[in-house]
Amino acid sequence: MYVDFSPLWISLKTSAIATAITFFLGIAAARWMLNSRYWFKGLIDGVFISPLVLPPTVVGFLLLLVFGRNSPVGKLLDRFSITILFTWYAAILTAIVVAFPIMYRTSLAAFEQIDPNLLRAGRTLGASEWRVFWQIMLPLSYRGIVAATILSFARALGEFGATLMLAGNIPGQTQTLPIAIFFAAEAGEFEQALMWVMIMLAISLTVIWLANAWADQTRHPSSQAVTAFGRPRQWSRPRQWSRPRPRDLTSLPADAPETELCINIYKQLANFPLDLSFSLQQDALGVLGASGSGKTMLLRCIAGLETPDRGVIRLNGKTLFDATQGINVPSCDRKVGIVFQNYALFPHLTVAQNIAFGMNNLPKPERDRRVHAQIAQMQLQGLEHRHPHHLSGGQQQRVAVARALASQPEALLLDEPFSALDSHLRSQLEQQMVARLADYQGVTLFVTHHLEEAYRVCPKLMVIDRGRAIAQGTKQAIFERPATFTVAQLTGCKNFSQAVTIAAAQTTTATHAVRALDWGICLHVMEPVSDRVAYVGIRAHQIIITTHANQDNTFLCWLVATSETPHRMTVFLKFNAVPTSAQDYHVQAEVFKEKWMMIKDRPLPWHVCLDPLRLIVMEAE
Ligand SMILES: Nc1ncnc2c1ncn2[C@@H]1O[C@H](COP(=O)(O)OP(=O)(O)OP(=O)(O)O)[C@@H](O)[C@H]1O
Repeated sequence: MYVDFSPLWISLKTSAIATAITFFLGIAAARWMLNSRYWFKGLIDGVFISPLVLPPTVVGFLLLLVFGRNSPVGKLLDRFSITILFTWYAAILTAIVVAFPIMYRTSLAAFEQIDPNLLRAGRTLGASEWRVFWQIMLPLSYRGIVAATILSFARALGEFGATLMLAGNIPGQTQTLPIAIFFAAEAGEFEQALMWVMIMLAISLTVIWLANAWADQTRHPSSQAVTAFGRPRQWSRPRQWSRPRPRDLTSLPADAPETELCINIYKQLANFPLDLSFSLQQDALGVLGASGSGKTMLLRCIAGLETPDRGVIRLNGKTLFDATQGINVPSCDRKVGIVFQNYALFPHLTVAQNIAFGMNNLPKPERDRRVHAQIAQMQLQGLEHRHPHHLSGGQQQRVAVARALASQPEALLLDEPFSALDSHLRSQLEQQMVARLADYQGVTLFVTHHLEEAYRVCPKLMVIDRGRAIAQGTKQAIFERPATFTVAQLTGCKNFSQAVTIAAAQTTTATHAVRALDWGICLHVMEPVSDRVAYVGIRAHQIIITTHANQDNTFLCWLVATSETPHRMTVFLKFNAVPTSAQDYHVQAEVFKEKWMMIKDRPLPWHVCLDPLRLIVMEAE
């Protein structure tokens, strides 16, 4: 029996060409869509996806409308003597149209699975958008892209309805396998139809099997699972606009020296504005603040990963951002190194390649020299050829710091660099970090939740609350004399009472005394207090449990409850009265275990002293 195999060759040729074209179109569309912020983004997405959900006859009909002889496109093609309808080109065209949504959406899902911090890290390391795409996005999403290509090929191979409408059934020219099956079955040639069906099944299953085998072989611990249409979380936040601020955001202080980072920015965030104005020089500045107070956003604005609504950012005399002048230097040109909270090491690159990433512009010998220097300084010898997923958390952190410093940035931004480490490693790496920062010539911003860490690493501190700096100065000043309740709270003070000056309430002379309303006691304080006093507080470790009843600010107290940590005991105390429940306490004091062993069996009431030197008097915010 003579068998005409042309449907098979036509189908394979058509699908291969359509897949090749779709590959580039789909990836380009997905890349564009990923960063697109246009309001009509959803509409375009719908148009791109529509061939997947519309019946093939509708797609075919629409293509007929666009490419028909009387359509503008048809007439234009006619002028160049190009015919699409009922030719092999029509089969390719319909295959492209139906395969495109799969290529586009699966690639987009693969791109969206990439940790955005990896792309941000690439940008801050000087990589252009093209390099970020080529050297970070593609390698990290290639499994998804291969899956997309295979699915697109399978879709192109199986296309029937639209092809029939646009290309027709011309044996040897436009008759593809699905069309051959249909007409063979309709003509009662079941054997022939069955043969084509078997061939079709064999091709499809082989392609899928090969793809799976390849995927299994190349599986990488760090690679990302990609579902064809899965979309990861996206920002979708209501924006709350508040009235424009009167503060001058067009300039920096006139006396701002050249060698420093000067910031004067305003950016509306989800629930409050980030509104900061400060400058810093070589001394590391620790940025403290509650979760969600805007610390990371500040770093992102400096690094050029987010754009403030208004303001100015200047680094060493160079304007990085100026809203009024329309200057917004891209991240890759800012010379700002950033260590992300999750380190954002490139999972497909080795330690040495990660460190070298930001030095692409240097000759290879110089690059290698700097990589070796960083590896030696961060004690990473022997790990050069390992990938990040074969490193411990501490090693990853050191690679991240080495990578950020290797390109010699003018500013180094550290976003909670120790938060993922255990306490032992934390203190080891902290020492190392302090040593590295001492050598570093640029400005450093160190964001952390950890009060003691901030105190040890940074000579100066800034406390942020809901986007505003509520305290700034030397660490001693901020910890010892916090001016407001929020600063005291954010710097770890746990005992507060509302307070009024006794001078204002009773006499005209006692300006060194306050009444602690919640504690029901009067206290002497060291510094004169103003009428604006709102709270008095004391840190838990500074409360003294004593046997000397005659000291200043000493009161009777009852033990309410205890809470134990490995080296200390927290004791909850009530002044001047027997507690009625476990929650009925005024202050919590921390004592070392040795002291606790000495006092725990003493009969109640005890005496507690709130040293006037240690009392924190806070004004209304
Ligand atoms: N791209 C964004 N657009 C608008 N608001 C954002 C954006 N990113 C974060 N936010 C909001 O800005 C606020 C500050 O977030 P940010 O990540 O800077 O906090 P943070 O102080 O670093 O917190 P954490 O210590 O938990 O990391 C949060 O309320 C957050 O919801």
